[in-house]
Amino acid sequence: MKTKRIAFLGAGNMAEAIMSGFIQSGKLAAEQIIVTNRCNQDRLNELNNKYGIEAVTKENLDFSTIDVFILAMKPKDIDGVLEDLRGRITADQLLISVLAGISTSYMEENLNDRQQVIRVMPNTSSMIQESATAVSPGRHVAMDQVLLAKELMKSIGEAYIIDEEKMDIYTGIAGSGPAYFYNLIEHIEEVGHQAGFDRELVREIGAQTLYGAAKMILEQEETPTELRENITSPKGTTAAGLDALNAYGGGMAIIEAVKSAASRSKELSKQPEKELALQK
Ligand SMILES: NC(=O)C1=CN([C@@H]2O[C@H](COP(=O)(O)OP(=O)(O)OC[C@H]3O[C@@H](n4cnc5c(N)ncnc54)[C@H](O)[C@@H]3O)[C@@H](O)[C@H]2O)C=CC1
Ligand SMILES: O=C(O)[C@@H]1CCC=N1
Repeated sequence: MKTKRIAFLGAGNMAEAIMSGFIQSGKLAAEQIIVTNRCNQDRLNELNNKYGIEAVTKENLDFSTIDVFILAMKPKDIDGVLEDLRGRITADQLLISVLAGISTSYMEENLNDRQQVIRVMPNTSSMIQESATAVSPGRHVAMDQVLLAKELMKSIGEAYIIDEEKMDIYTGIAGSGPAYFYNLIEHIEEVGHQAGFDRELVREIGAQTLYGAAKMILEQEETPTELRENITSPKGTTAAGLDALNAYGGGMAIIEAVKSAASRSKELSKQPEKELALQK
């Protein structure tokens, strides 16, 4: 990994989250990373100043020097990027795409024969090396490239190799997932603030509670059900809270949130051209 040269095509939030995770993990040096966008020079300067990586507009990238391209633009911009890449890269250069809803077969069909393409789904916690990232290899990827992609993704958190058919539900669970928990804390903050707490303090209390619960699940042997039951004394405060949560559809709301995000991901992958046209 220490010898690879990695180029991000796209210089937005997700590219920054991943590159900052790469660098902070110490597994990649800033000199190995180059980031491009279409034309926003201010953004490129910002990333160059912040991380010491090379940052150039896409016209100034020498494709032949790159081992791994990380596609990190919006799904609507994929066609232009595939056109840029087709004919300019070789089969031994690996493409890793973070784009929601764009399948490996869609990319393979629009690239050179037997191009090595891997689809990943990280989340924004990449920035602090706490992502839960799925990795799904396309049809033509060699095992050493799968392992490289997994290793790269492990530098920004946990990485799981999954079948691509599960990528939509995975996106609903872990790609979009942090947003559900942020939204939960927004509500906790609101109720705590209304009851007289300082906003920042109750935000921290909510986050620490969520962090502690997540850590319990990861580090203790009990299942979430057992952990929940351990806190719930008969007719106690937790039972009252959980009754209200269920009465207001808490559990169902989460199930529906995951399913809706997954179905949006599926729509994007089924009709990329129509969706792309709608978003332009
Ligand atoms: N935000 C999130 O939590 C997650 C996002 N994703 C995926 O990450 C991708 C990027 O999302 P964001 O970073 O939020 O978007 P963003 O809008 O912040 O950044 C997109 C970047 O792509 C650049 N770009 C567009 N066309 C380009 C081209 N032809 N060549 C080079 N650069 C080009 C833009 O200039 C911009 O810098 C999306 O496809 C999304 O589905 C995946 C997992 C999680
Ligand atoms: O909302 C989105 O499209 C992206 C994909 C996964 C998380 N955020």
